[in-house]
Amino acid sequence: MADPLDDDEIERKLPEDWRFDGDEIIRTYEFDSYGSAVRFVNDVADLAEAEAHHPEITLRYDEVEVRFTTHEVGNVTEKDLRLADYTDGEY
Ligand SMILES: C[C@H](O)[C@H](O)[C@H]1CNC2=NC(N)=NC(=O)C2=N1
Repeated sequence: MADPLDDDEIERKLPEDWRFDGDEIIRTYEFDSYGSAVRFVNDVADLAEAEAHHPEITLRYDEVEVRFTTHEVGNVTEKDLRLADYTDGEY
């Protein structure tokens, strides 16, 4: 099982534009069109499948909210932080 991180460590390692709330890290991405938001969601879904780590994704007409947590730990782990970086790379 992945090691849990303490809250200070999560805050310290949080990528820019992400926030830590409860047991999740969250970022909202903005888009010019619904189509580009949908393409981003598909890219993130492919990434999630490749990494076997699946964020909660909310698609709105011009923005996408992505939330990572590690269910088996009940908090944020290094894997969530790494996937947050990878997700930024898809933007
Ligand atoms: C066995 C498999 O790797 C696990 O069930 C994965 C699947 N995807 C997951 N996704 C997320 N976000 N957290 C998890 O703990 C998790 N566990």
